[in-house]
Amino acid sequence: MITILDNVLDKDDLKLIHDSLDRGQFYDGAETAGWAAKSVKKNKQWYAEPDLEAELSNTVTRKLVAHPQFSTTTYAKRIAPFLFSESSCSGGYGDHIDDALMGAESIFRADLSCTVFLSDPESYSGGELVFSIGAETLRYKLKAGQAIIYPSTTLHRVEPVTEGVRKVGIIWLESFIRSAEKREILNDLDLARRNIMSTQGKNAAFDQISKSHANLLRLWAET
Ligand SMILES: O=C(O)CCC(=O)C(=O)O
Ligand SMILES: [Fe+2]
Repeated sequence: MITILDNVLDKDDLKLIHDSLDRGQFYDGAETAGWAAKSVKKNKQWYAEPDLEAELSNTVTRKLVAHPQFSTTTYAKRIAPFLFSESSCSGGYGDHIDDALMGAESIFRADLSCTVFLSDPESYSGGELVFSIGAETLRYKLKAGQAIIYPSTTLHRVEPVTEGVRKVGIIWLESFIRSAEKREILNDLDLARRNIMSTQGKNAAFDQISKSHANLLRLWAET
């Protein structure tokens, strides 16, 4: 399941983030790629003073986690720090699969990947995030401040940016629910009970679906 989150960041957040990014520098991104992805990673990665890196990562993480759809989409257990990257001058990131295990000191399983778009889509050409799912190809070029969450199991790429500059923030996370199918079932049940609550109020159907949702979560969560 691919989910788009609207309005993760507002205009003021974006201004603050771009100002912070200007206080660091973007370097060759191949360094942060696994051995196979290195050959196709043609973007640049942001580095700054450790305090600034941590502050910016925390700011964007707080915004993302506060989004009403985030927790019910991800069931996040562990969230990696944000990486910020820039693609320009025909840079992008060719077809690849994100690593299954990530982290240096504390290793976690990457179940979900998330890109937060930071640049106005009109300001650059190319740069679509493309997923190959069986015979289907899905292409996304989102507004600044929107985020997309996708299973890390998906083959994906970022098309070369032929004009302008594309900046994004990226995180990976481990979910309490490893299986994408199970996450989708939980997400559907949660949406259904919220729908009942807003249209009919708290009735017997709401209670039954809430019970199923909570008890499936209890059965499936890997703590
Ligand atoms: O820039 C993006 O939207 C995704 C980048 C990506 O796939 C990665 O860093 O693994
Ligand atoms: Fe990726």
